[in-house]
Amino acid sequence: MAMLRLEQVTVRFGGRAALDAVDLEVAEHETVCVLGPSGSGKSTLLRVVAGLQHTDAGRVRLAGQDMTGVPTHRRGVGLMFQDHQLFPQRDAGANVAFGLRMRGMPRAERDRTVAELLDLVGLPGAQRRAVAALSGGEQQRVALARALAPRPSVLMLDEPLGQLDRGLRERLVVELRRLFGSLGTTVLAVTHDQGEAFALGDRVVVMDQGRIAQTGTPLEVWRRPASEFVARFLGFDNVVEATVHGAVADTPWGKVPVPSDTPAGPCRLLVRPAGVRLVPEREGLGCEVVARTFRGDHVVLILQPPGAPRLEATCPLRTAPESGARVGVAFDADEVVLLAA
Ligand SMILES: Nc1ncnc2c1ncn2[C@@H]1O[C@H](COP(=O)(O)OP(=O)(O)OP(=O)(O)O)[C@@H](O)[C@H]1O
Repeated sequence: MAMLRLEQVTVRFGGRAALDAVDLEVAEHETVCVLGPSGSGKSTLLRVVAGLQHTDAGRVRLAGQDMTGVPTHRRGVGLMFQDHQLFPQRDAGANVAFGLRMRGMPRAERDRTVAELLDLVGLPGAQRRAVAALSGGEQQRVALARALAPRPSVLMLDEPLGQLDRGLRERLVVELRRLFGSLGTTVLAVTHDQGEAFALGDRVVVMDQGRIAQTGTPLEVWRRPASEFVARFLGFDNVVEATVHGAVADTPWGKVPVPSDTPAGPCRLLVRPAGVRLVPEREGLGCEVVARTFRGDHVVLILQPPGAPRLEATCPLRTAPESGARVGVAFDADEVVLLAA
């Protein structure tokens, strides 16, 4: 059964739809990450589920129950916002205990729960530490412990790791995944960072102007972006007009092999950079290397073919040609994706 279900949810501000007839299901124990550019409606979606935003149409169900008219504090959802909104004058323990005290949990049980939660988020014994004296990552963990304390049926995270530096974010994503897995928490998270969404989510939802542009596992979305919008949002720029005949497509880059089930006719094609293979100049499409960016274990090349759009390719550091070099390019059908109009 879906733990959370949105049915045709629409929210308008002025004339514009911030959410436009959105349908979405999150299964029990599932982590779904909503991804999209600024203004695509991600935060509005969370606010609707939390009961902080009025809807113009549609409904939200939690564990099958229609939430229309149910106030935030009776929905059983946990919220953790971007700026984590801790009480700065209280210690870590009092912050975590906040929701438990509101529910009238007896003191001894509260103390035990707070200790367990601080253990869980990797801050054992931090009850008496002043919030203001904690690092950004530690504050994030306290905020997470506080959101988990009332055992919400759905935990919602808005840019949970937004403010933190990259190394810490990567570590925390791994910890969060393990934590949600072991607790069996149902999670709806919002982020504009695709790396975070792909690392954290069992499923990702890509939003575009209040609508869901694609939903799938991280692998499905990464391997097969459904549209040019999703492809470009994920940073794939090798997109061209093409006409498919059988197993090849005519493109400004010449003939490009396509997967065997590709329907014939005009379309837009994406060639993922991994499918742009370097070969000796005479054996492929001749290109000049116009830029070369070091990315740790590989290099990203920007290639300029004569009279056609630039191509992005990746290659191992050891074999990467220099800027200005001339190379040939061949394409792999496995990395070619037909995009919806
Ligand atoms: N209270 C409001 N009044 C008017 N317009 C609003 C309000 N809240 C959001 N909007 C508009 O609705 C659209 C969606 O906003 P939302 O905050 O949901 O986007 P977002 O994807 O979360 O963006 P960001 O990544 O920048 O936080 C935007 O065009 C925004 O300007």
